Amino acid sequence: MQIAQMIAAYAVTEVLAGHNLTVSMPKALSRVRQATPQQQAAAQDLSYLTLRFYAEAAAYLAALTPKPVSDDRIHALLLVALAQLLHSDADHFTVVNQAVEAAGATRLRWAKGLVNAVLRNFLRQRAELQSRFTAREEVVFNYPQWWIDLLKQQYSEQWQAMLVQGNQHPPMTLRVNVRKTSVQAYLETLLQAGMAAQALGGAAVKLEKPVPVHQLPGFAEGWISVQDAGAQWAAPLLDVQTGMRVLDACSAPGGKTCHILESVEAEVTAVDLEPVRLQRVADNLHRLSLLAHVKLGDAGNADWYDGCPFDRILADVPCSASGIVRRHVDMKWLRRPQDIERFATQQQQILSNLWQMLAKGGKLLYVTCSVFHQENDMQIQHFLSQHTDAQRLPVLFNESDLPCVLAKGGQLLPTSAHDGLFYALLQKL
Ligand SMILES: C[S@@+](CC[C@H](N)C(=O)[O-])C[C@H]1O[C@@H](n2cnc3c(N)ncnc32)[C@H](O)[C@@H]1O
Repeated sequence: MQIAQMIAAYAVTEVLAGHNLTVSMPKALSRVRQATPQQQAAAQDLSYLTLRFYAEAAAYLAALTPKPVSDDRIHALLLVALAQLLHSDADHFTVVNQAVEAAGATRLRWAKGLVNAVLRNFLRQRAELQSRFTAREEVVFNYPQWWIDLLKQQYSEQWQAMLVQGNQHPPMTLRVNVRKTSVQAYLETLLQAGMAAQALGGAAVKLEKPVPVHQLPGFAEGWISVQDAGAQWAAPLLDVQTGMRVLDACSAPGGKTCHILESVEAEVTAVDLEPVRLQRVADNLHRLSLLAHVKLGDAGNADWYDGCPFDRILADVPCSASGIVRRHVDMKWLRRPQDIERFATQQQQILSNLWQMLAKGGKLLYVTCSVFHQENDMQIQHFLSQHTDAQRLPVLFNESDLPCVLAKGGQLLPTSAHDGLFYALLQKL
């Protein structure tokens, strides 16, 4: 565990310096080559734990140190150990001893003593310190204050539940490829493999415990894909009919492209701006034995477009990811309030550009994994005010088919069964 703490401290240091965890985690893992797969997995868990409860760990650390810890790695190591002491069931003295050993490995002579003193003081003073933080929402909820304030303003009834949900472990949900097997048959396969799971409706199956994908029976053969149940609404809402020309404009890694093609025979073009991510679309299509045109392109301009209108367009636009923060715990600390406006501007450009490519009578489904109104309902209201040839159709979630928790106007709230997503369906008049 000492090795896991060290790796997690590297990753947390990188995130606190402004880098994504998706980039920082592999970098941190590569720095400690002797780590076993178990230690690597533990390091990943510790990094998530620390970033999930960062504000709380940071508040205790500030209270326990008269001046900021000068070395970034020791600072991060203390955050990791405090997060463990606060939110894991690991033995307290083992956590402290391992953190002291990890500090020793840095060869900073003062570090072992400091780590030992801070963590032992925490164990002694925890209750007294905790009473100082009860009025600090940032510490209680573990989000930046601007994020809490925005949710309070936009969801006066649900904001607390949404914040709490964002600090839970995300569910691992599969989409059964109904071209290759059925939900019932796959549930039986899982049962035989000793993996408890539950059908959520539609093609969605939620695992009781997450597992690495390569352990899932039939993954390589394309029987299933990993996809949140909320995201599995996109394909049915888009209402693709046999033979239609469909554009998935922000498609990588291809979850929704593949779901559409598993459901209906259609001519799908999958576009994305990122070459490396686009390769994942091609890989997923191959694994699932599906065919689509895969194109590198910017959904915000038309230089890749052949001029032939699409019957259906899926615009799963880049966004703040505020609805999936439990999967991307670093986002809480990396995002800034001004990012929301920046995303809204980018989304507006993508939406207006794609609208030119939609056939008359065609439908465009706008999707985000955000819960902030600026990227969602306000975005669509603005679009409708600028485009008189657009009408908004109701998004009909048939909850007896695939259950979901809805706020008004196409907003799915994050729950234990699905992520927070927004859907708006537009038709061209
Ligand atoms: C929310 S993800 C899409 C997820 C995907 N639809 C799925 O279900 O697997 C957003 C994607 O938009 C891509 N993207 C960002 N800006 C873009 C742009 N201007 N044009 C096209 N793709 C873009 C990103 O690379 C990213 O892959």
